[in-house]
Amino acid sequence: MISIHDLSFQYSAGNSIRFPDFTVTKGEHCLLLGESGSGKTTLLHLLGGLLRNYAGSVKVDNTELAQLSETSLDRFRGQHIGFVFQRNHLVSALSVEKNLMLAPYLAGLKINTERITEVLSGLGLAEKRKSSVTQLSHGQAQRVAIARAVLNKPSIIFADEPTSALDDKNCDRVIHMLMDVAAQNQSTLLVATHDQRLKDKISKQVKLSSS
Ligand SMILES: Nc1ncnc2c1ncn2[C@@H]1O[C@H](COP(=O)(O)OP(=O)(O)OP(=O)(O)O)[C@@H](O)[C@H]1O
Repeated sequence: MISIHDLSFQYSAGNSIRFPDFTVTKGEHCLLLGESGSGKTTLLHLLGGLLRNYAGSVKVDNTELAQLSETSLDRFRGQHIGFVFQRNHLVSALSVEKNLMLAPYLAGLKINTERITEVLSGLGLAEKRKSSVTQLSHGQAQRVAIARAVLNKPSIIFADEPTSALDDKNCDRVIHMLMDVAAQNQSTLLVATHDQRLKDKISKQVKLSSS
């Protein structure tokens, strides 16, 4: 469950960004809409604890993030949250499999190779397991990023513009994969986008306004 109340954030250089109050309940899927510059990425980074020093309240699974120490926050993020970033942030020196192993490693969890097999097969990537991530197409790389985000069965998945660089067919595949893997693990899913193609895919929507 995600809940924000009276939230605002100011980069050291820049105006304060204010966010509307909203709640996303456990297992719910939600689109975070808004024009470029409205603060979608900023909000996901606040919700994931990647940005701190906010004013107001950000609660994830009933924990006020500001109350966690840096170390507890890192662990909390690794164990509860899966991120699919705007650029996929795969480590180009590593294979697909090793990129996936980073998820449990960074969260301090045991590496479970059967879980890696399960997730790769579910996303149609079994044959790419040993490939270098530099040899993947855009759509495949985005699926590897999804695989890495869901590997630890996080209670929450944040996806930042997961489809905007994809063609219509891959856009459709990627959003349905995200929704399917979220549903399998009863994960809450929050997708930030200005991709109009997603508007009819998820009915719950929160709109950020540009200031
Ligand atoms: N590191 C930063 N330092 C200062 N200002 C920033 C920084 N990152 C973002 N901003 C500003 O904060 C505002 C919100 O940016 P943000 O990236 O969250 O928007 P967005 O809705 O995700 O945009 P886009 O859809 O283009 O990715 C913008 O005015 C941006 O210029």
